[in-house]
Amino acid sequence: MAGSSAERIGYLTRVQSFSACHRLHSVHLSDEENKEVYGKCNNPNGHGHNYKVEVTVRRKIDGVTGMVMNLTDLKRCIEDVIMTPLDHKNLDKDVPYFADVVSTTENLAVYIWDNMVKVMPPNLLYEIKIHETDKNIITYRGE
Ligand SMILES: Nc1nc2c(c(=O)[nH]1)N=C([C@H](O)[C@H](O)COP(=O)(O)OP(=O)(O)OP(=O)(O)O)CN2
Ligand SMILES: [Zn+2]
Repeated sequence: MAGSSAERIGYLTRVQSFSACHRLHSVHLSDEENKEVYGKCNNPNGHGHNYKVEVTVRRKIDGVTGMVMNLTDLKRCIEDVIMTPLDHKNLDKDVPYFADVVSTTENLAVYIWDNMVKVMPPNLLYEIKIHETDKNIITYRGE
């Protein structure tokens, strides 16, 4: 029936904060090139961020449960994909993925997306948005 909840698409977002440190350094660049490209963010001592991640799922609002996705399940996915591997970690040293992938916020969004789709039903994840600082925000939709 037109206008019934079965035909309505909802976007459900859960926000999660975590803290981590990193250094911007590409294995594909020389030390000089790294300094030039990444500037202060290439400092070997690294630096930290209080990241804020918005995980958005998109689906028909279920006519029976009234949900896009049960938040209990979404929270579990976020715990497994974001908090356990990333919170209070050195991204470059503690997360194997970033051993040879530079830990920009863009690549962090890709990392989260790729791992989130593994623990969610197909075609449910819509967007990963990361606030690296109040002013630096990246959005990734799996494209
Ligand atoms: N395209 C990207 N550029 C940069 C990234 C990134 O992930 N993607 N990251 C950094 C640094 O890691 C760092 O996060 C930038 O910090 P900073 O410039 O200090 O942050 P702000 O812009 O919020 O601070 P301002 O003082 O206002 O400059 C660099 N580039
Ligand atoms: Zn940084």
